[in-house]
Amino acid sequence: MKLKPSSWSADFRRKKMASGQLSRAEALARSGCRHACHVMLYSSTKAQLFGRSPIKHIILMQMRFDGLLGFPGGIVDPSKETLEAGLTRELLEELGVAIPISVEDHVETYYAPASSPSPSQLILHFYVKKMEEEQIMELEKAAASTAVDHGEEVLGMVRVPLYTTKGGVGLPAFLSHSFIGNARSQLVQSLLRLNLVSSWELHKALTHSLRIHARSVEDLPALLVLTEVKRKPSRTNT
Ligand SMILES: O=c1[nH]cnc2c1ncn2[C@@H]1O[C@H](COP(=O)(O)OP(=O)(O)O)[C@@H](O)[C@H]1O
Repeated sequence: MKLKPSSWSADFRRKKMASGQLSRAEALARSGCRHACHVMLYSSTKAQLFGRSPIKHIILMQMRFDGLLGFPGGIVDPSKETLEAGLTRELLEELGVAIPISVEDHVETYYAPASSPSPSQLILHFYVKKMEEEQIMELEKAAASTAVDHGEEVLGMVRVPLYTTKGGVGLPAFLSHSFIGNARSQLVQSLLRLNLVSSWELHKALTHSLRIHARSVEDLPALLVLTEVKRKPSRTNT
């Protein structure tokens, strides 16, 4: 059945609502919500891994204080500043450089997944900004030297490996780590949207990352037992 434009847009809005997605304007009109803005900064590169495999793109993420991977950014209060001004301020704190972010860099807005710890409804705004490779390298230096959050809220910037090695690691292993909120889905959707990795390669990487994830937690029960033993008072002392 062919939908009329009006019912098509109603259908589109319904689907967006179901996926937790909403427009930037709709989000700003919601009262009683908190807002968080994060950005994927990336550049192309001619660098090669081990001098032979093209790295193609540099994408920056960060190891957060809570041990989870996420994008730079943070909470913004739209009653005090625009979302983009707030994001630029957060970037200064986390990266040591005020990278101007504009409305044109905005990609998507969603309700935070239900699992996110949040006292009130949290709305996540996601941005993507392409930079020059030299600028990315300057950022990495500043993030480890002048950024006020370094070593506290941010433990370090990381680059996302976009290749899969012959041994099946690289992107699959990266995707098997733990991410904050919907950061993994923001990453995967950006790779697809910007065509940085083909959907076929991504599908393979995600399939493999599931296996890596299962294997990477196999030693946890044994480690738990090890610490249980250490906690018990030694029999020879009693
Ligand atoms: O990269 C991300 N993508 C999506 N959501 C994120 C990301 N990083 C953090 N969040 C969500 O946004 C909330 C606030 O973010 P963040 O911890 O960066 O802000 P803050 O430093 O201002 O406290 C987090 O509790 C988390 O739910």
